Amino acid sequence: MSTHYSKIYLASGSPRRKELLTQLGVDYIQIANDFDETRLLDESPLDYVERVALGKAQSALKSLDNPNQLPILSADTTVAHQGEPLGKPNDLEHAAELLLRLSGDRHTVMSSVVLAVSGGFLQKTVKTDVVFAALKQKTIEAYCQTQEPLGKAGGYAIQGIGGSLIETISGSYTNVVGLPVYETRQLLEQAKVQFALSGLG
Ligand SMILES: Cc1cn([C@H]2C[C@H](O)[C@@H](COP(=O)(O)OP(=O)(O)OP(=O)(O)O)O2)c(=O)[nH]c1=O
Repeated sequence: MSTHYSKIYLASGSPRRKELLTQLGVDYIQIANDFDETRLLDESPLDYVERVALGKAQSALKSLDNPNQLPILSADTTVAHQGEPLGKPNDLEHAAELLLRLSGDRHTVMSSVVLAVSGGFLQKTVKTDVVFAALKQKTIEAYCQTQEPLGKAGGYAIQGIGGSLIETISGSYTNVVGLPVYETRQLLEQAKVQFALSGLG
């Protein structure tokens, strides 16, 4: 399969997404997206994560002078607990509330990835089940003191010290970190974007 695009626009400020894309061998130009993800509608976590991921791509598209030059990749990650989407904590107090809620229970991490290409949108959404250990209040406080919960959906980072709070996961690990690399690879192939393993089927 011939590749049409040697690079993409990445409409994300997430350091994890940048790292994972670099690991895939994708050449990208980072651009801003100013989509307001704090606005909640009456919707399921799945509808939320898909709407926000698409909104980020649309907002990035609008900001470009020559929008269809390169594909645009955007993503959103949310934690779904008892049918409710939990986003990033506003502060450490909020993070402690989220962690107390997740403690000793199962939740689902959903990441939705969008690739805007030649006037259309390709989208894939992935779910990973995560079981949290029962956490003592002291552990939650000490974890919050590390500042790691800030900027992370659900208030934890599986790739950091937060990984030690997790008993099991079922599904994609990179999906929890913010970019499911298997499904992202499929989208890149579909959009004919060049990366380390592109064109090999
Ligand atoms: C659950 C979990 C989330 N996260 C992160 C991934 C995402 O960056 C973040 C969820 O916020 P997002 O709104 O998905 O992304 P973002 O605001 O960081 O970046 P952008 O919108 O510019 O793309 O939580 C981890 O790093 N580790 C984890 O274990």
